[in-house]
Amino acid sequence: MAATALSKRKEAKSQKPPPRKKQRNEPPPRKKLRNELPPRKKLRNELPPRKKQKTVSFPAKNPIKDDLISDSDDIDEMVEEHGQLHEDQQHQGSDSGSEMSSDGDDPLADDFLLGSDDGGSVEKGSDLDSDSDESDIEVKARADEEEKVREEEDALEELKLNIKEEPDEFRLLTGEIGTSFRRFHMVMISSYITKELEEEANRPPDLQSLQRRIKEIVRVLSNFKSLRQEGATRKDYVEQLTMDLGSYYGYNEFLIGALVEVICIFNMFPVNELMELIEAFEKPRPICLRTNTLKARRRDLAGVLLNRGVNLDPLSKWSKVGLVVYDSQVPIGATPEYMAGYYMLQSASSFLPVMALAPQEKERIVDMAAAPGGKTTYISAIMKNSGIVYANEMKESRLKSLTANLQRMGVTNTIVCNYDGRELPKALGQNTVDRVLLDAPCSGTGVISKDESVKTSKTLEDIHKCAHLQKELLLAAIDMVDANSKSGGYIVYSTCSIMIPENEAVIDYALRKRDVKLVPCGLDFGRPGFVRFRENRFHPTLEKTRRFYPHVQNMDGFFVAKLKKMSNSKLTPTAPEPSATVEQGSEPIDSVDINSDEGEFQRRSSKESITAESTKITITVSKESYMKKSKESGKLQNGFPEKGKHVPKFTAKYWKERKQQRLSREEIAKAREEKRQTLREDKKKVEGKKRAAKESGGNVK
Ligand SMILES: C[S@@+](CC[C@H](N)C(=O)[O-])C[C@H]1O[C@@H](n2cnc3c(N)ncnc32)[C@H](O)[C@@H]1O
Repeated sequence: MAATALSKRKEAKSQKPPPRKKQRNEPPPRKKLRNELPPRKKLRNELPPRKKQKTVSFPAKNPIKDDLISDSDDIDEMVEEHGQLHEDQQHQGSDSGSEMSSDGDDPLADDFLLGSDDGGSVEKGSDLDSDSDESDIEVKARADEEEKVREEEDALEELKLNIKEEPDEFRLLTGEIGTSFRRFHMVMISSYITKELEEEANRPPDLQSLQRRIKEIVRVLSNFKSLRQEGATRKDYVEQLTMDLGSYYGYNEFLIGALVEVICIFNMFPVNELMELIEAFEKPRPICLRTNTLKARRRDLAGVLLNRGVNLDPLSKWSKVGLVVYDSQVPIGATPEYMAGYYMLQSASSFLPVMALAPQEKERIVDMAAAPGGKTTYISAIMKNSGIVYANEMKESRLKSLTANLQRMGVTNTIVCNYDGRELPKALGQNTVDRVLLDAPCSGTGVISKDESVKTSKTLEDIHKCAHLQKELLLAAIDMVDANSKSGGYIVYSTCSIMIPENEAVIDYALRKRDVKLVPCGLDFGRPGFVRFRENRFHPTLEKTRRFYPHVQNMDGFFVAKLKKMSNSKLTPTAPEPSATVEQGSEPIDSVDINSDEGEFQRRSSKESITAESTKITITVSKESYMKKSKESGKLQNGFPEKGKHVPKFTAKYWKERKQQRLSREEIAKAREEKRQTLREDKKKVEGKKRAAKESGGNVK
């Protein structure tokens, strides 16, 4: 039946019947909406995308193997290469065989990012196709003209009819017609949304409406000045977006508010990146493994695993020990090679802190929060089991997995400790070790794809608690390091959180409490850390820290900072420090006045930093002057306000301050106008003089 209908339709098309007369109230054919998101962009992955299962014979000419061979085959070389190891077992992909696609399979998610094709586009002029014998140009031209008139007549009707289905972007016509048209459209949209919101209050949210509204709001926020609804502020849009994203993706108000705030208000990313980030959290990251160079070479390991039906590739250019697993016919966490300790399952992001730490042979190194030992075993492998690694873990229950991994991986240079990290300097001594890794306990907001419960369980209180503990742990880490170490004197701090208060704010605190400075992490990818957030101005060298994101590098959200201890003094230096020279690339735009009717970004500048997108500038700030300013302003304590203190987000005070800023803009406009007026008067005077001179036949200069 359907087939007959289809063939009839085809037949009819080939005969090109005259266009069907449009009924007065018939909805027009659906055009591709201009507010539909463009086709989903490929993630800017640093990790390779998912591949189809290869035939798993072990070919003589195996491209993977060839590739591996072209890498260093030599264990020494691999070890010299700072690589690293893993992560928490709770974070390990284990043998779950999760999908490694950067595309993911979530139909809803894909829908969201892809432009909708339903209905297809109506080809211009298709209605005018005709099989009529009348072929002369005049008839066609007349038909054309008539169609145009019909289209114009139907335009408003079309808008009215489509609006329930899909609010379109504002159609910007010019002149009076444009203004009234826009007004009409906006009223329709706002009354539609209002009605939708009223209806939503009485029933569970409709995912399709939410999705459509999110798309529309993101589109407007991306080009607020021209697309905003008259009378609506950025705040209105941002608040609605926060609520809708929370409902659609299942986040609690705090966490989605924090993400939206950072991105839409403080403009740390372009708005559509917010969607990319949230979407990336919905998909699993690739399963990775790290070759244990104490026992195996990567190419040999890859060969054996390929033979077992594991479809894999080298992880990336930046690691000579990592492999990415696309899929596997065997449980990857239970192969004989795994049992024998030839590799560790660990996320790609977990390689980074150890690479930044760059352990040297024969050093004394502390891993302050070590269980289950992913990073400890990597450190030991790089040190070729020489020197001493103190692997500390506070939770007794986690010591078992730590010791098991050390044993399985053949690590022999490690002493396992069971202290609260804050007490470690007392146990191990102050200024006694060469390097410390603090892979800090954190909120886990960078690993939402591994642990969905983070979406609903984390609160502002949790972030405060984490940040507080992290600061104390970091000071203890610094205190253990000997600034006079011949080979070291370094501290690496990392978290799997994307929250500024757990990252930049913690480092900024340490910079003010101890004689340390930030040095490059030695990772030539990742985004620079933020140098400002809300009213906070962090030390400009925070730009040397590195941030990693699922939607950018296809890794877990991660933060890495490397500090160099300058002296063993605990006091903050009183003598002027050597200037900290920072090369700044594009700095994030400061803050956005989300209450502005103009939708213009309000940029503030500080003495320490200058906003200059895509311009390389060098800024020299003495640490002393920075610290003095910090003390004076008293605003540099944290990314989030201290417990019990005012939270600026969407509060009356916050908006009042914003308004005050707007007032000062008005003052600037007034001053400009006065200047223009003076110039106009001057010009008039000159012209008057010229005229007078002309009349009198003289010349005026
Ligand atoms: C992010 S995990 C560490 C993962 C580990 N570095 C790895 O790569 O396998 C943080 C660890 O810190 C431990 N921890 C929490 N509070 C601590 C404290 N006060 N002192 C030391 N360790 C602590 C947690 O039990 C947890 O095992």
